[in-house]
Amino acid sequence: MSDYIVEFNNVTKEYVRQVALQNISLKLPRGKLIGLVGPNGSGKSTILKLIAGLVRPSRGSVRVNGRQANRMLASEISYLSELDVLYPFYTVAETIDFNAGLFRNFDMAKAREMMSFMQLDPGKKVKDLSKGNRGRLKIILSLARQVPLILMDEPLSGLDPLVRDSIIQSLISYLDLEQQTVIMTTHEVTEVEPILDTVVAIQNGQLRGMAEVEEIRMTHGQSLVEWMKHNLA
Ligand SMILES: Nc1ncnc2c1ncn2[C@@H]1O[C@H](COP(=O)(O)OP(=O)(O)OP(=O)(O)O)[C@@H](O)[C@H]1O
Repeated sequence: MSDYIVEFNNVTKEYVRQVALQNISLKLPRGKLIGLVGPNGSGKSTILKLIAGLVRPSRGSVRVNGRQANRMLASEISYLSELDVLYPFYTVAETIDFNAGLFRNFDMAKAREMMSFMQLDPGKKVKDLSKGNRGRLKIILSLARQVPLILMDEPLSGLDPLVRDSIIQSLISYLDLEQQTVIMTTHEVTEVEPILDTVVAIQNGQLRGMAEVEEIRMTHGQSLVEWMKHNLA
């Protein structure tokens, strides 16, 4: 088994009128919490979609767990989209049951535990949940899957500090980094800094840097924001 869960080899992704990624080569280690950072439109979501097999590279190759990325790997990948994809008329419990039916590797006990940890009312309909509680529910659905790779596109965006904190706490409590790797895009760099192992900086579709957060702190005496300013000049 390769030490790397994800390998990009000279990947370029062009949409119809837009080059989203230019010649990216990248190896992401297993068992880490990895942050993808960079300005709006830099290509972070496109990286996650390539890994999930939702879009294909225009050139180059993307490998996940040693195999070429494609939608067939969906059973090994949990993908939390930026979009609101919950069904409004289901209750919280029905939403969880529905997902348990969709995915063989869904851990119902873990989902229930997280639901009480996050104080979500199982009987409440999705349409009546606050934005924060919808964010929490999405996190439960994402983390309750027993899969080696969890992708999260902006899990904290637009949520208030309390919700962001409860999501970060649930990542610490419920992630199994012996078995799982998380790759998340985020703009909330200062908030995720304490839990990230590795950070990858992207700008204008190009790789601008990759480092261990511990090393940024210990060797360079920098915060993640300072490191970003240095790399995304
Ligand atoms: N389906 C698409 N068709 C055309 N262009 C697209 C498509 N998806 C993304 N793009 C373009 O590709 C570039 C990279 O977009 P991407 O969503 O990957 O960036 P991002 O770093 O995730 O941005 P943000 O932080 O704003 O979410 C942007 O210029 C965007 O407009």
